[in-house]
Amino acid sequence: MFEITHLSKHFGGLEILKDVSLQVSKGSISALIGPNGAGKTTVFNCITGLVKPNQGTITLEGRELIGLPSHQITRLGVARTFQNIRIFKEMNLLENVLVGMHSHLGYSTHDWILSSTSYQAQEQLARDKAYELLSLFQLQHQHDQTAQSLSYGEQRQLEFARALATQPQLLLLDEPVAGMNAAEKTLLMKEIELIRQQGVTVFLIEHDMRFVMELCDHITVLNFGQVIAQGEPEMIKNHPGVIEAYLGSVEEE
Ligand SMILES: Nc1ncnc2c1ncn2[C@@H]1O[C@H](COP(=O)(O)OP(=O)(O)OP(=O)(O)O)[C@@H](O)[C@H]1O
Repeated sequence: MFEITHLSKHFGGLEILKDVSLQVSKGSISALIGPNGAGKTTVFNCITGLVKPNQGTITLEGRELIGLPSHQITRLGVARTFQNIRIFKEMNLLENVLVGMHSHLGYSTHDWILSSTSYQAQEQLARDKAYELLSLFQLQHQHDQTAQSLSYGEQRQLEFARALATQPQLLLLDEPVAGMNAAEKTLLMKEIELIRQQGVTVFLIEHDMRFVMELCDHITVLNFGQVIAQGEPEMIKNHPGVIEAYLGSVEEE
């Protein structure tokens, strides 16, 4: 359903991605892993239109995404979260999720100005849906608190709720467990499973290997901008090239 072929990206003279090809099956939880600086976030930035690749194709259900502006890629069904949480800290939780929903509301500016029945009905539906999304992450009771009052783990969950508000087919999570404690990680694993059960395909970048191996169906490994292995967790765990890439990066550090 989601496919990248022959993706390349140069920054100046540096070749950051070299002929990257990968597939993410519909309904799967897949991971993109690799040592620091391997190019993982650059892949996500290419998918979401933040970075324009030099070569290659990126298709969702056969539709080419390269060249489209980010908001259109969101409308086509791709949502993401970032390594550094991006939420509106001064806004309350419900408002944060409603922002994510904005691109799908079906009322016109005319409706909005006149505060028409159509506008009011859509707004009520959106609020109900936002509340439902907060409930998925057990945040519904704090819906009227500002986002900055949440713990770090909860802020991440709010970011997930907002990403889901755009009704994605494909949800990209960039290091979702960064900064989470063990209990929060376990909870997040269950929540990602729930997200998948709602029909959303999940593609995540993560350094926490235990989390990746336990949760994911399929893993692609990048090293120095190239795919060095792809397959099921058990195969990846024992892949000599992957072991070497990780041991190499540990030795360097
Ligand atoms: N806009 C840019 N201009 C120049 N170089 C960049 C740019 N964005 C990323 N890079 C370089 O590309 C390489 C890959 O970066 P990227 O963030 O994609 O790696 P990563 O695998 O996500 O790393 P990490 O796991 O540490 O987050 C790095 O060497 C980085 O410095």
